Amino acid sequence: MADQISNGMGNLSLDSGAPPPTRSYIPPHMRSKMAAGANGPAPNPSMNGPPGPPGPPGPMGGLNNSAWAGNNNYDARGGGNWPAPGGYDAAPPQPWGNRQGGGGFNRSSYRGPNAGGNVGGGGGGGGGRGEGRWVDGKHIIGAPDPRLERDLFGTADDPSKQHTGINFEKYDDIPVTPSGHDVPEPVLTFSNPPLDPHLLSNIELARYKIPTPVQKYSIPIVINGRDLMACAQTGSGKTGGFLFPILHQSFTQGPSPVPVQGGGGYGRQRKAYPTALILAPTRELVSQIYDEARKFAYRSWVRPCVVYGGADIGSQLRQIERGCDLLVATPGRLVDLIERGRISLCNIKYLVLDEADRMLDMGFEPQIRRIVQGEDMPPTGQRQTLMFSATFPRDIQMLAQDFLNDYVFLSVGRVGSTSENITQKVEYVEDIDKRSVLLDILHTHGAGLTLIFVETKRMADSLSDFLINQNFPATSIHGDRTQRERERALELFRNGKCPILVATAVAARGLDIPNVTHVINYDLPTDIDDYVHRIGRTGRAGNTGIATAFFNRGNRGVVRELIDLLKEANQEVPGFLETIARESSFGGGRGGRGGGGRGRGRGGNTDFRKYGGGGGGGGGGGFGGGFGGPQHNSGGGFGGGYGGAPPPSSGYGGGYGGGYGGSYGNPGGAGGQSWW
Ligand SMILES: Nc1ncnc2c1ncn2[C@@H]1O[C@H](COP(=O)(O)OP(=O)(O)OP(=O)(O)O)[C@@H](O)[C@H]1O
Repeated sequence: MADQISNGMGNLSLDSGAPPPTRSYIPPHMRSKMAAGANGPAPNPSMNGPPGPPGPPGPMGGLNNSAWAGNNNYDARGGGNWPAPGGYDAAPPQPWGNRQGGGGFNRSSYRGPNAGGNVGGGGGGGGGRGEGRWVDGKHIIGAPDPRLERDLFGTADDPSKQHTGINFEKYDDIPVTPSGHDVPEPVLTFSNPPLDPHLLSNIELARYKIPTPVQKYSIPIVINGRDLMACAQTGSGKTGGFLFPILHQSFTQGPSPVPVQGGGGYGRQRKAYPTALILAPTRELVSQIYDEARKFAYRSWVRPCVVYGGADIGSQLRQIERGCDLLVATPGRLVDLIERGRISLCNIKYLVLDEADRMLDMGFEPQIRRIVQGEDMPPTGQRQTLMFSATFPRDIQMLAQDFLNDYVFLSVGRVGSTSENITQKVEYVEDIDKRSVLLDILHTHGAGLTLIFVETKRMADSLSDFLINQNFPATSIHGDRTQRERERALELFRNGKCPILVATAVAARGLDIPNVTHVINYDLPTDIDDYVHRIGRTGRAGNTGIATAFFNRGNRGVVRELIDLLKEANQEVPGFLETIARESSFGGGRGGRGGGGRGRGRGGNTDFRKYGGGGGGGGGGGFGGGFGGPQHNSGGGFGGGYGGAPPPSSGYGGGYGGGYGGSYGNPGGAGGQSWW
C-alpha cells in the first residue's frame, strides 16, 4: 500500500490545459534546484541520538527568519547546533505527558481490583497523595499533592498547556442540533447540581470557566443514561464531553463489584475490571486522553490507566495492577491484554469511541467488533456507549448503530464543518514545485508551530530530511518510527525546539498541541474528512490558526467537497478550484488517487436517521460502487463495490471502491502494517 500511494504521488499524470497560476514570486532558478532535490535520495533519517540530560525548556515559537535561516552550523543528524537554546541534543527525554510517573501511581496506593473491599466497604488501599478512595459507599477525597497538581494542571502562564483563545466565547454562537427523542436540556454552567463537587474543583484547577457547546449537551445526556453520537468541530472540547459525565457518575456511584466468577487471580495474575473504556486510534491520542483523565480524576478513587502498542507491555501490566478503573486503550493492545487474561470488560458501564468514525472504518472495525461484541462486555442497553468525532460519514453512522442503543445524535456547528477560527488557504502547486513553495512559506512564517502533513511515511522522512538540510528545525512522526522516536518528536515539537513537524495521518486526529499556528497540507488527503481533522490541529479552544493546502489536478477527487467545506466555513474559494471542479464534472472525474472519497454524501455528519439510510453514491466517477443501504449488517466487510441502493440525492464520493480507498488503509493494530 505504501508503495502504491507513494508511487501515485510521484507520478501523478497531470491533465493538459491552461495551468492555473502558480506562485509567481519563486525565482525559477530556485524552483529547478528544489525540484532536482526533490528526487534525490533521502538522507539517513536516524534521529536517535542518545538521550541527553534534561535541558531547560525551549522558548515557544521562535519561528522567525533570524532564528532559522543561515544557521549553517545546524546539523540535526550529527546532533549539532540547533538554534534553540537547550537544543536538540539537550532535549529532555521526557516521556510524553508524564504518563507513567508524576506521582499518579505508587506502590502504596495499590488498590487491587480484586481487593473487593472497594465496593461498599473496606476500601482497598488507595489514599496516596493525590489519590482518593471509596469507602463504605462514600467518596473519600485524597490529600492534595502540590507537585502532582502542577504537573497535571500547569500554571496559568504555562505554554505547554492549551489556553483558550480570543474566540472561545464565540463557541456559544455555534448552533447545536440534537436529534433523537427526549433529549435532556443542556447545562449552561459548570455547577452543582448536576455535577459532582469534586469534579467541579478539578475543572476549576484546569481553569475551565464554562462548558463548550458539546459539553453542555453531553453532560446531561450521559447523566440521564442515554447513548450518544456527537459530532463537534475539532478543538471544541469533546474529550471533556465524555470525561466529565463519566467521572461525575463514577464519583457519585462508586466502583462496581468485581464479579464472583472473575474474582480469582490473587497473587501476580491480577485481572483488571475497568468500568469505563475509552478507545482511540493512535498511541499519542490515548496518551493525551489519559493525561486529561488524570487531571479530572485527581484526588478521586478513579484510577485512569493507559495501554497502547509499541511500548513495553510489562510496565503497562504493572500499571494495570496498580488500579485500572478508567482504561484508555488502542484496540490492538487491548485485544492482546484480554487474550492474556489481564483485563475483563464485564464491568464496563461506559464505552467511548473517540474519533469514532476512524474507529469504525475498515481498518479498525474487526478489532472493535471483537472487543465490543466478542468478549465479555455487557451488551448495548446494559452499558452506555458514547461516540465522538468531528466527522461522521453516514456509512459509518449506519455501522455505529450496532453498538448503540436509542441514542441521541448531537451535531455541533455546521454540518461536518471546519472551525471558522481556522483561516483556510488553498494554493495551486504542482508536485514538482511543492518543496520550493514550502520553503517560501516557512521563510516568511512568524512565531508558532508548523505542522506539515504528507501522505506516506517515506515522504515524511524525506521531507523532514530535506528541511533539516535547509537548516530548518524539523522532525517527523509516522507509523514506522519507534514509539520512543514518536514521543520524542512530539515533545520536541510541543516545546518548540523543533517547531516544524512533518507528519502522516497518524497525527491527524485528536492531538491537542498548543501554539500550532499553521497546518500545511503538503499532500492533500483523498478523503475530505481527513482534511477536516488535519487542519483541526490549529485553531483550537477558541484560538486562531492558518491552514494552507497545496492543490493540483491530482487532488481533483476532493475538489467539490473542498469547495463546499470552504464555503461552509466562510472561506475564500480560489477560482482554480471552481475551474477544476467544472473540468471534473465534464470529464467524468477520476475519483482521485486510491478511489476517491468516502461517499460522505450531502448531509453526511448529520443524523442519518433523519434522512433515511442512503449513503454516498457512486457519483463523481470514483472507482467502485457507493456504500448504500443498510445491508451492512448482512454482508460483513467492505470492499469490492459495496452496493446498496444509492439514494437519488446521494453524495459525490466514490465510496469504498475496490477495497481500501486511499485514506482508509490498515491502521496497524496489533503489529499490523500501515502506510501512516
Ligand atoms: N470548557 C472548556 N474551557 C476551556 N478550555 C477547554 C474546555 N474544554 C476543553 N478545553 C480545551 O480545549 C482544547 C481542545 O479540547 P479537545 O482536545 O477535547 O478537543 P476535541 O474536540 O476533542 O478536538 P479533536 O476533534 O481535534 O479531537 C483542549 O486544550 C482543552 O483543554
